[in-house]
Amino acid sequence: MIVTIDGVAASGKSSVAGGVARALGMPYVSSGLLYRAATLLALEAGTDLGDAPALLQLLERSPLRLEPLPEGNAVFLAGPQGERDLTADAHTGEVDAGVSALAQLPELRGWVNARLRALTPPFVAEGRDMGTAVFPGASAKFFLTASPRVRALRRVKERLDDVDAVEAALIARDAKDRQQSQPAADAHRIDTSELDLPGVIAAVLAELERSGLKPPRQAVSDLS
Ligand SMILES: Nc1ncnc2c1ncn2[C@@H]1O[C@H](COP(=O)(O)OP(=O)(O)OP(=O)(O)O)[C@@H](O)[C@H]1O
Ligand SMILES: Nc1ccn([C@@H]2O[C@H](COP(=O)(O)O)[C@@H](O)[C@H]2O)c(=O)n1
Repeated sequence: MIVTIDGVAASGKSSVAGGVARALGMPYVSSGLLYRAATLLALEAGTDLGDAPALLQLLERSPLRLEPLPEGNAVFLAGPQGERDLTADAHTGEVDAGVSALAQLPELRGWVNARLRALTPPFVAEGRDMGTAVFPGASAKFFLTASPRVRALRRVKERLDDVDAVEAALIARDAKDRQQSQPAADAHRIDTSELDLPGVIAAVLAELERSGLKPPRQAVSDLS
């Protein structure tokens, strides 16, 4: 079984995917982390984020390993001294600002998608186009939104920053990612602006129960 959770930037995709994956007892897969890791390597190497052949060459000589665990995803680069964990460095403002340029390139989308499709289900996949381009036959699809202000307020709790600047950066990233961020026609849309994280996870799990993809939680009265 593959469950897809797509949505706009900082809408809660990875937090919700993690909670749903833990409840289902399966891993979740962060597609954005692969785009982020590729962008980080390019920034460090001074490779132009719009130069597809140079980026693919860089990735060919930079063996990346995505670790998709229910409690969080990590990405590692193999090297002569062992593996380097790129995960934290892939979540900086610099990577946020550059990643959409690389993600526009069809060659780079092909590189990411091949890695995702090579994974063995079951898993929850989160990103922008998991339910449309990558796993169109997924068992259930969700698309998360929230107002830019709400998303910015949530993000500044993680990374201390100016809320207006964060909001502007999120709106700019949404605009650059618009092409690959269209909800699948059969996706369940959830506006999370007024919901807390457990509330969003519960809404997804309720839909999975409703459609028979998850056994219902045992009612307290059934436990005696
Ligand atoms: N419904 C919610 N209520 C309150 N906080 C939330 C909610 N959903 C997510 N958050 C918080 O918002 C922040 C962004 O969430 P998360 O990183 O999961 O989003 P994302 O869509 O994966 O982000 P990005 O697109 O940048 O990778 C986190 O601090 C998370 O804990
Ligand atoms: N399916 C996807 C996932 C991500 N992207 C691009 O990567 C950026 C970072 O993703 P996050 O989920 O970590 O925010 C995102 O801004 C997109 O440019 C993508 O194109 N498709």
